[in-house]
Amino acid sequence: MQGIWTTERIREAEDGLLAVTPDGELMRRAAFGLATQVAALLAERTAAVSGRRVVLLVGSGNNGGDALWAGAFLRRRGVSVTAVLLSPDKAHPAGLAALRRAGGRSVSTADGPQWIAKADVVVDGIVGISARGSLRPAAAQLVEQAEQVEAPVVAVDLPSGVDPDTGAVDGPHVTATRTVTFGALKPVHALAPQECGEVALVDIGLRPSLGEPDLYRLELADIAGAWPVPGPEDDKYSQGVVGIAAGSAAYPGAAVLASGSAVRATAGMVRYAGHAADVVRARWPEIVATGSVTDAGRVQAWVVGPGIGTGTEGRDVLSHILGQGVPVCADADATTIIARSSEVLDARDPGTPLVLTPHAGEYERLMGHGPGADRPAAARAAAKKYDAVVLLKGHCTVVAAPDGRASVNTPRGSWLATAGSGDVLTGLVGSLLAAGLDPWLAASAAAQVHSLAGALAAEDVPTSASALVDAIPAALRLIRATSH
Ligand SMILES: NC(=O)C1=CN([C@@H]2O[C@H](COP(=O)(O)OP(=O)(O)OC[C@H]3O[C@@H](n4cnc5c(N)ncnc54)[C@H](OP(=O)(O)O)[C@@H]3O)[C@@H](O)[C@H]2O)[C@@H](O)CC1
Ligand SMILES: Nc1ncnc2c1ncn2[C@@H]1O[C@H](COP(=O)(O)OP(=O)(O)O)[C@@H](O)[C@H]1O
Ligand SMILES: [K+]
Repeated sequence: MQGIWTTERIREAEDGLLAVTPDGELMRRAAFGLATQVAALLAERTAAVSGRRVVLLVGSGNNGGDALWAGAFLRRRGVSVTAVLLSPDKAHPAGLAALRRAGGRSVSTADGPQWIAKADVVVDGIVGISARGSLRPAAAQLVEQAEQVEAPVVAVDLPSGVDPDTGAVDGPHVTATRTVTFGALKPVHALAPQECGEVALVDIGLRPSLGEPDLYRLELADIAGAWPVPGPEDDKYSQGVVGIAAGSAAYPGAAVLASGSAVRATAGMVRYAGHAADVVRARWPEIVATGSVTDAGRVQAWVVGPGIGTGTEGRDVLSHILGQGVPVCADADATTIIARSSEVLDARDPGTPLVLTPHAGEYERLMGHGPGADRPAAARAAAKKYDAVVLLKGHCTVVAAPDGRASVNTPRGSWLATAGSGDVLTGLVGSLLAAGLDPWLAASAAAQVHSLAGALAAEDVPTSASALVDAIPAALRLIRATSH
């Protein structure tokens, strides 16, 4: 798993390391890594490094210092380097001196545009982990110009104007081609993928000082390691039987999608209970389908909610399922039922895992307010309140456990924004719960496979929930192949 640390934790670790490292050493390590990445981008985009033109946008702090030192390193490789100083009096003195010694020039913001117009790469050293709010006007104008001339932008540590701890954007900001960060990933890198572009991590020796991460991102190897596949001793029951209570006679689609997703996810058995039994059976002959949850047979986990309605019948189905003493993934209408009358959770056996999968609207129903800008904090608060794993849907899906663990799923595009895609996700979560995975890991892995299936189904054009179901095996195949 990749670890992600908040800026407060990064700062603490940096302070400890700075105290035992020669003056300026950490910044030079960071800047050398940055210069290497800028040179690589120049080579990729222009087929050369020497003779190319780089413009540094330099703010008042150490982020600007990184840019200036990197400029000095790039000069040694024959790059023409111009630093636009946003606060000339506060520009990092040692960095500025190093750049000048190496033959780089510094100019005022008024002269910035003429250099940006000819830049092969622009380096955003405006602000780093001490950033608050969006870009101030002088910086915003220069960034806008860089966008207009379509110069690739390399962000130093993080794209300026984007909140380092939440990835939130509420005004002018940098959209980078590549972000070069130092020491460790920060929340912005997982939560604002569009603004960060490709993220490169430069090791500056910080990791041993960091301790446990604040957030995690699953790597493909984690998913491959956790995903159940049949072994020599397995049979259809041993891999976990998942029950699906979804859909209705009028709206069988949710039932077909959630059940199909569970069929594709693992080799375990799938039972269906509800008014769409005939349609489900016709589409998925391997499913044992029945009309009611009361005669569904034994399962190791339940999925309940998509399309069951929010009336008395839906509520009865949910109560019955919560009383079965097996893990439950409560989705869609089940979330709304819980939000309206949380007493329904009294039927839940204490200690039985529950996964809730709200989108922003359902979250608001559950919590009385929307998720806000800090999505990991929002998911953690709901996880605590409901003593459940909460998978907060959105462009970046966040999964939080009641014990505080949280993972972020960085999306592969926005292809999942299509009707019924949530039903597919819930089927994936359910089959992993039935296989006995830790519920936080189950939800985190399901979110990643879901978005990978989305990207494979889409192949760069809009896709559908049915195509997502069909792409699950390809997603799993890719994950297993990549991890061998
Ligand atoms: N410490 C280390 O060991 C290492 C640190 N490293 C590097 O240092 C970076 C952190 O540097 P830092 O703490 O000096 O602050 P930084 O982010 O440059 O901000 C400076 C000032 O900008 C201003 N400002 C704030 N918001 C703004 C906005 N929206 N728009 C415009 N300006 C804004 C505000 O000052 P103000 O103008 O308000 O006086 C703020 O104080 C880190 O990200 C990494 O790159 C690496 O070298 C590795 C080793
Ligand atoms: N813009 C987006 N980018 C990435 N993923 C998205 C986006 N919009 C929605 N999703 C994902 O698509 C799924 C939609 O689920 P949901 O809102 O329950 O829809 P439905 O009820 O139609 O199935 C969630 O997994 C969500 O995270
Ligand atoms: K920056």
